[in-house]
Parts: sequence; C-alpha cells; structure tokens
Amino acid sequence: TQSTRPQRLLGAVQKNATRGDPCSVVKAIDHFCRHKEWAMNVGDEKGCILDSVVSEINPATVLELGTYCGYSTVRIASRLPPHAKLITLEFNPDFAVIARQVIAWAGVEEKVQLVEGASGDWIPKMKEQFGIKTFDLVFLDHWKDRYLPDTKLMEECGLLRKGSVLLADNVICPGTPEYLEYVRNSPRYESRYFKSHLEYTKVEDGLEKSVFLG
Ligand SMILES: Cn1cnc(CNC(=O)c2cc(-c3ccc(F)cc3)cc(O)c2O)c1
Ligand SMILES: [Mg+2]
Repeated sequence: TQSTRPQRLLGAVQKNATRGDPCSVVKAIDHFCRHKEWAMNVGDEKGCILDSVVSEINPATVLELGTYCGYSTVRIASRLPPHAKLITLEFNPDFAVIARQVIAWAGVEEKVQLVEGASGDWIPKMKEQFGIKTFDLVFLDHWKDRYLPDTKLMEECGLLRKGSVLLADNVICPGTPEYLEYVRNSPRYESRYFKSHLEYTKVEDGLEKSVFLG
C-alpha cells in the first residue's frame, strides 16, 4: 500500500537524524523537503525568524495551532526554558500520529503536549484542561480561515495577557487577509510584518508578529 508524504518525511527523520538531537531532526526535514518532496513546514528561512521570536520572549507557555508533522513544534520546544510548556493542536489524526514520532525522535516530548481536535473546540477548554492562565506566545499555522476566529476566541476566553505575542505563518501565501486586517487595524495589537519566503521556494511569504496590548 502507498505511503503518505508525512510517513515518508518521518522515514527521512529516522534514517538521517540522531535520536535526541532536535537540530538534526530539523535539518533532516529541511533536506527532505528541499531535495525530495515539498511539505508545508514553516521551513528554515521563516524558522530562523520563529527561533529569534522564541528566544526574545523566552516563553513559559506556548500554544501552537497546527502541528502538521511537528517541525515547528521541535524548533520551538528545543528553545524553551526548563519547565516551560508547549501545547500543540492538530485536527488531522494522521498528521498527529507522525508528529508524535517526530517529537519523540527529537527528544522534546517532555515539553510538548500534542492535543488532537479542532482549535475552536479546545481553546475554550485550555484553562480547565491544562491549567493554563494565559499564553506568552501563540504560533498560528493551521487553517488560514481559522486565524481570525480563533484569535477572537482566545481574547474572549482570557487566554491573552498584556504582552502576549501572536506569531502567524503564511500571512501572504496562502494568505490570511481578514486576520491581517484585524491585527493591523485593531488598537489592541502592535503588529509587525517579517518578510520572507514560502518554505523551500522563492515565492514571497512572511510572518506577522502581533503583541496584544490588553
Ligand atoms: C490540510 N491542512 C492541515 N493543516 C493545514 C494548515 N497549513 C496550511 O494550509 C499551509 C499551506 C501552505 C501552502 C500550501 C500550498 C501552496 F501552494 C502554498 C502554501 C503553506 C503553509 O505553511 C501552511 O501552513 C492544512
Ligand atoms: Mg505554515
């Protein structure tokens, strides 16, 4: 029976990366996606911007919306301080199965809680289920038409505090026009665009970093 692209990506990790070495997992995925099969990871170029934002914030609590194969999960988790927690939500169970194995191979499972299901269902339950007060950083990388409704939901559920940072992937390609309009025009956010490229291509894309002002 045919393997899926995520299964082949996992195979490349298990073949080429060293167990317990997050950097080698990231490099193995980037090599696979650049030379074998494109996949929708945030990638190396935008990944460096993600790394710098994580290091700047040094977050104790992170929410990732859209795990896919766990590439950005590993990048973020490998930069978190001890006792910090990363909760990552994935709707697609087939992606979740792969992501759990990539996260384990990298040896960052202690810092990561992968939750399967719809962001709209889980966001209202974050406080009671995971003992989260607020998130220091949210990385938005799931369905592009969910960025805005989920951001409004996080505001309503009191999951953002003065200074919480939203970092959104793909604001140009595939694009998130309603979300961009909202964070760039709302008085409750200080927003900035980091120009880059769609992972493994020359197509323009970028990350939007938006600080919640309370
Ligand atoms: C099915 N599914 C499960 N999760 C998701 C959410 N992610 C995306 O949709 C996504 C898509 C692209 C992309 C795809 C085709 C193309 F031509 C150009 C860009 C890039 C990304 O970085 C993404 O995050 C989709
Ligand atoms: Mg993306």
